[in-house]
Amino acid sequence: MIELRLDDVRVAHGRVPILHGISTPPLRGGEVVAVIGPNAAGKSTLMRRIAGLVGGAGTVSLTGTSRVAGRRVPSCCYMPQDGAVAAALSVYEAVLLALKQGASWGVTDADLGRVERVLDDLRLTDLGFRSMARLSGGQRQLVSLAETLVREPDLALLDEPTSALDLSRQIEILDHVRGVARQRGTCVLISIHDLNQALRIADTVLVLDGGRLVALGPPAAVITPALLRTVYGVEARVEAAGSAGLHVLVDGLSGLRKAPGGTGAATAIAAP
Ligand SMILES: Nc1ncnc2c1ncn2[C@@H]1O[C@H](COP(=O)(O)OP(=O)(O)OP(=O)(O)O)[C@@H](O)[C@H]1O
Repeated sequence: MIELRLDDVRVAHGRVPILHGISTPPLRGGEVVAVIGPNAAGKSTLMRRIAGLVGGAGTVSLTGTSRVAGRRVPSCCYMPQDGAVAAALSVYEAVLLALKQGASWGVTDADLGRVERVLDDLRLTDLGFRSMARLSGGQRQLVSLAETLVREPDLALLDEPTSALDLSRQIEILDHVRGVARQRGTCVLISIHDLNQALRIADTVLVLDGGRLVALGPPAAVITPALLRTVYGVEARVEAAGSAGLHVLVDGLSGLRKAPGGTGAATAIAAP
């Protein structure tokens, strides 16, 4: 089984500390971890640090046996919040290029099959020959997700992968991502602002505030009125909503919210 573990992970930009020592128990393959927190809390920075795109102190360890045949070391792939668009390519070419990144340039029938499968899974097949320059924002985001999933990473770091999608597409895509985690044993980290979607799909919720880990655990134990008040400055209830499970019902702002990116966590909730 794939396991991701963080030990005292820190990032600073210049002299400004952004992440203040994030440690976690093992986060396991087959599960979805929702990374939540206010704007500028450090969610993207944490994902970029795990992906090795920014440096810093502490240890990120990704261990275990990949289920992908022939892969000796577990692989990691980061889907950025705002991916660059290769405007000259078609959707099909962009996804194929992502698959061949770092690999030999020979294209096999198996490669083409993988591209076709991921386009089909994300209902993008009809856009295959459309130029990347002629996509809507939501379509671009779906292609960016396809570019990540086609590589079949053991650890998928998805930075707000559904922020540009309509409600039904959000549900469809998040359910698909959870299915990928379950079927392939992928460890999935998703940063997400929609707390109701986090309650719906996550196995574990990791909360950042001011670059600090302030809570980590099952969604129902973490997303509570106390957390919403202290971390987001919002008065809300968390109630059962039929078969949909728990739901956040917002009453209003508490008036206690600090400025985005302000130093220090605004909460006394203890990290586990
Ligand atoms: N390259 C950089 N140089 C300096 N500061 C940076 C850099 N990248 C990010 N930061 C700062 O790090 C902090 C955390 O940013 P980050 O993008 O990780 O937040 P986030 O939680 O993903 O926010 P959002 O929800 O708004 O996307 C912010 O204060 C941001 O200004």
